[in-house]
Amino acid sequence: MNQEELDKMYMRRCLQLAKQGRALAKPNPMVGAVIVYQGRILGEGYHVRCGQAHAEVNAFASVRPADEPLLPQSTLYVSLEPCCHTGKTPPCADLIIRKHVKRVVCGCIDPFAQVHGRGVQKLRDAGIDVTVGVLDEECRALNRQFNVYNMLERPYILLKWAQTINGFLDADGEPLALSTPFTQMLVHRLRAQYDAILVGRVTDEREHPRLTVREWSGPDPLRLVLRDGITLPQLMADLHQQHVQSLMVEGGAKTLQSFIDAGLWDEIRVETSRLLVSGGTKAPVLPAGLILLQREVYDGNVVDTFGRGEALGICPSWLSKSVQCV
Ligand SMILES: NC(=O)C1=CN([C@@H]2O[C@H](COP(=O)(O)OP(=O)(O)OC[C@H]3O[C@@H](n4cnc5c(N)ncnc54)[C@H](OP(=O)(O)O)[C@@H]3O)[C@@H](O)[C@H]2O)C=CC1
Ligand SMILES: Nc1c(N[C@@H]2O[C@H](COP(=O)(O)O)[C@@H](O)[C@H]2O)[nH]c(=O)[nH]c1=O
Ligand SMILES: [Zn+2]
Repeated sequence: MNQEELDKMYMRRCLQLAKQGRALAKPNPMVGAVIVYQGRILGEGYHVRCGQAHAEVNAFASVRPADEPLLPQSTLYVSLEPCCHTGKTPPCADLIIRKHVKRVVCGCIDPFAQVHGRGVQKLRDAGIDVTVGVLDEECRALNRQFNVYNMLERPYILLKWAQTINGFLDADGEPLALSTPFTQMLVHRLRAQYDAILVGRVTDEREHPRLTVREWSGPDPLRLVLRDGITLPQLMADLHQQHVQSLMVEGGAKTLQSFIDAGLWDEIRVETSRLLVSGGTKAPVLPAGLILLQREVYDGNVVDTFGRGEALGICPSWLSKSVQCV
């Protein structure tokens, strides 16, 4: 393996570690770090919980005392640029400089305004060899909720619905169980990853949905109902102020369509069952310019995940380079 391939391999490990923080790191980003000396991993860490140690600190803490002298010839891999500001914990860049590591490889630049390139600069000023942008897209995509929230000052928005094969959300207003037990579990896993779930007033009155995480483990999202008297821009501002980083919109059609028409979405997930009905609430019309990110098939149900294509004019905020998108 050449150095470039090795860098990617260790960065993949950083991403794996970072994901361990999915439940508790919020509202901070998920970050993973690995320290490597000549093909041997000396230490690993991830950001476990907001307010506690950053990934780099945990990685250094896991190095055995006997390996400490190897740090000046080692490389620190970290999925996000090391911080250089004092937040709830001291700057990681200072710790890295004190530990005298030879090289630092960062996945992506931190979009957080107080860091945003300054962490890398500080390391370079101290004479450390810094490589930026290894698995850049994957590292930014991992923290897409955090990135959109901080860069666009609104929550990351997932629009999600289930439809019949002929494009209806219900059977003449009667709710339909379109998901299978397995895909229902996937929905609950997704719910656990969102801070809030929203439905329209009609769905709330007809279905009294619980919108909880019952088929997976994790916290229940904040339950929201959209009704007359609030506009979407107002809602976005309110949610940003309440530190809601991510919002899942589960329906119905009118509600989903109003988000699509306002361009307020980052990801769309459509589950299509083989069921056929004679009529009902028509599914929303997918926006133009989207790209199919993933197609999965479970028990005959097709689950499509779409993202924003460049053609939409608004950059796919979590995919593009840092704050230039705002
Ligand atoms: N298969 C699936 O995945 C799902 C199916 N459904 C089904 O969909 C059906 C309901 O869909 P639908 O009739 O379209 O109704 P909705 O559930 O989308 O509710 C519509 C209402 O929500 C409010 N609303 C929507 N958009 C806005 C906005 N931009 N600003 C302010 N208020 C807004 C309005 O309330 P107001 O009138 O108070 O102004 C509007 O009348 C149900 O039968 C339900 O079972 C629902 C969710 C998911
Ligand atoms: N019927 C249907 C969905 N319906 C959505 O789920 C809500 C019910 O949530 P809960 O009360 O927590 O089970 C309902 O109001 C609607 O928003 N979703 C899906 O993924 N697949 C389905 O087949
Ligand atoms: Zn830090």
